[in-house]
Amino acid sequence: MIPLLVAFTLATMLIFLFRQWRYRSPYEHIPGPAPSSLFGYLLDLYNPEGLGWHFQMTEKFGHVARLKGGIVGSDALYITDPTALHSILVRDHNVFRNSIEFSGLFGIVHHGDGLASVYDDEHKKQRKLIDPIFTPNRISKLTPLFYNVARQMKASLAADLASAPPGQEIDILDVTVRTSLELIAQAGLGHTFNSFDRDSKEFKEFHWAITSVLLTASRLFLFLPYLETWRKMKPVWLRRSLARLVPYIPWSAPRKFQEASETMYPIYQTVLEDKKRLFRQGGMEALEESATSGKDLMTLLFKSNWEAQTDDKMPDDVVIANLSAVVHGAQETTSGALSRFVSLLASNPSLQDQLREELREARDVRHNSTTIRINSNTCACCSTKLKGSDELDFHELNDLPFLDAVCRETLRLFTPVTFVLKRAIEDTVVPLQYPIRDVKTGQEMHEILITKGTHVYVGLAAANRSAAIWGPDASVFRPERWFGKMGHESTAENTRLPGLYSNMMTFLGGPRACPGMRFAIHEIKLVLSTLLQSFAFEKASSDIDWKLYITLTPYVAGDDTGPKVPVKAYPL
Ligand code: HEM
Repeated sequence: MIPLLVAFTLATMLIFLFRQWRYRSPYEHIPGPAPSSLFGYLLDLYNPEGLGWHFQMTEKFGHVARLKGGIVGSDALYITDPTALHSILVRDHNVFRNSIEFSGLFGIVHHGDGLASVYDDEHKKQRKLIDPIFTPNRISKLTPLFYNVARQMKASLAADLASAPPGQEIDILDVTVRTSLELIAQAGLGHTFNSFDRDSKEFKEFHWAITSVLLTASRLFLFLPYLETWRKMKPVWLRRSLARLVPYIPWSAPRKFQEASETMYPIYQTVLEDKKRLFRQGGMEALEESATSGKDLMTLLFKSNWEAQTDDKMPDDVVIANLSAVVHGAQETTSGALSRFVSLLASNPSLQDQLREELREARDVRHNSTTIRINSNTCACCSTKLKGSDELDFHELNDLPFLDAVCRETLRLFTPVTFVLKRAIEDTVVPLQYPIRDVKTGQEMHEILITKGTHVYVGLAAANRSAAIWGPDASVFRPERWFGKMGHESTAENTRLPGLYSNMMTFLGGPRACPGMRFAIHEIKLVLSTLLQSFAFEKASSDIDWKLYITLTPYVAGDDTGPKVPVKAYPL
């Protein structure tokens, strides 16, 4: 048996090496970085310390770069060219599919075929049910639920500061993680993790699972291409039996990954079962009378699915996979972004003062206003309490130009998702806005042929920092670039990127763009306005290293014990 296995392994390796030896890259004429090892670009691209590698790509090699596959794989492309991105994400989006690496990974994490693991018509069908729950009108109606959580956050931080000596550093990431998880729990699922209770077992377990699952997955990146085959493996009993062996593997990453993805699943099942039970007992009316008045995203999705034509309805496992996708999409990205905002503010007291002044003026305008709107108890559109309250409603928050500019500039310069991966399923010619030079002939190329099977890395952070697109100060934090301007008016030559948010790539673009963009922006503005009105922030002694896992994750420089963002906070 053993000699047979050895022979089989050797034969597989020989076939693989032969294929690699015969491999001729279709991209030899395209400039790109030399890989740091024989294993090609993968170790550089997924290097947690390698954010600079992504940032320098466009400036050093242009808006299309060749990534050499080395001895283990084929060459790939790294693209930030606006016209090429339009083709990849919008015009030819059916050709440039989400890679099987990520569809396999998310299929396992979400326990089913939700948005993150399906393509073409199935993806379109699911988005048709999901997009309507994220309209501005729906998001505005979540404002009272958001404030409910923001008030808990404020009370919890005030209590922590009251029991600590003045000037004591606190971990603001812990605050933003609890806030964004509780926000998506209450406003998304109509559920609570009691996230501000330090002893909450549910918070601890869920938080451990959601933060560990992608972190450990990024350590398994060499195995990602096989996860799609694994999750579709038949017969199912064989896959289940093999899965039972994972806890015995002498490597913690796959064990942790499995444990984390299995910890979250029962929560989603319970949420869905609760909604179904309520519906059976009292129909839609019962759902509308629940704690969230039926405004949470899960209830809206339940309704949208209930009202859909039979062929369009999502089965329960797909609803659960999408709940999981929404919670995942919302949690790491937004909590990291919020902690980035606070650390930026902590280093820049005048920015805090300017934002506080803008908030104060907006409150004064409200208090001095004699309109009927202000004399009524709640806002007719978003139900925010108006009379006697300092909490700005959805519209008031959206009308603050400086807060808006800071929000855009931070999400441009510090893009939480650094890149996304697509795979070409057909040969496709892609036009370029910025021509590149053939490294052999020196000729200018205005288009490139992307061949079937090529991995295409869409550089979201690199496109957001390209000097050709944003001007020579592209890498400088300058909120003023947005003053009085919309989307492409703030780029160097009115260049249009196919991004969903303000002409940037932060939330991607095209049919697979982030559906939760409005939720995220409203959350960021509301949480920041709450924090700024109650606390002043000061820089802590340590510096932060933002590490590149699937989303950017902050660590104190030289301390790998876990993600943290220390700042000093003072009650106002
Ligand atoms: C600052 C916060 C956020 C950022 C930067 C962000 C960014 C992104 C990006 C870049 C993608 C595309 C990923 C890919 O195709 O590989 C995406 C997809 C997605 N996001 Fe977000 N997101 C944020 C917040 C949210 C929130 C708050 C939600 C939900 C409430 C959400 C839900 C989703 C979902 C469900 C998808 C998958 C869409 C699909 O495949 O059709 N995201 N997000």
